[in-house]
Amino acid sequence: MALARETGTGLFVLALTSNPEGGEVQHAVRADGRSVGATMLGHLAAENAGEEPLGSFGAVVGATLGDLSSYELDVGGPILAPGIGAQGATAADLPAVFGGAVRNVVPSVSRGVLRHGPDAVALRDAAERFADGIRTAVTAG
Ligand SMILES: O=C(O)c1cc(=O)[nH]c(=O)n1[C@@H]1O[C@H](COP(=O)(O)O)[C@@H](O)[C@H]1O
Repeated sequence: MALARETGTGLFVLALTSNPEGGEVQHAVRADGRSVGATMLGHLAAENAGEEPLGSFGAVVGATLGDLSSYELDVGGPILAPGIGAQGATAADLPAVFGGAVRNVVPSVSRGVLRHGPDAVALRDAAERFADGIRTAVTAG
């Protein structure tokens, strides 16, 4: 983090990953009663404090995770959200998973697009469909 600050860059920290096995570590409760994932999110919020509109320290939080309302997801930085497409999450899941923090979500889709290749037009169309679906989901309501 010090290097990122010195060089004017940023980083993403794995907080609540999209893979089902991640919960074993990330939902583990520390001696202070907070989970590992919540602790990571708390550190990121502290690092981003005072930065407008967003700080440069982001969290990775899976779009597959369902109800995350017990977590404070608004860390004042971007939230990289893998899990849409091949892992089963959809664009429509984003508002329910991320709540008010959905405005800071950067959804990622890899295989969901790539499986339409190698035809370049089909790849582009698939990417546009995902982008449209995500735009609609995060701007609705
Ligand atoms: O690379 C990651 O940080 C990552 C974190 C996470 O929680 N879940 C996750 O799927 N990833 C990566 O994100 C990409 C997701 O790919 P798709 O599932 O094909 O969209 C893969 O490269 C994964 O390794």
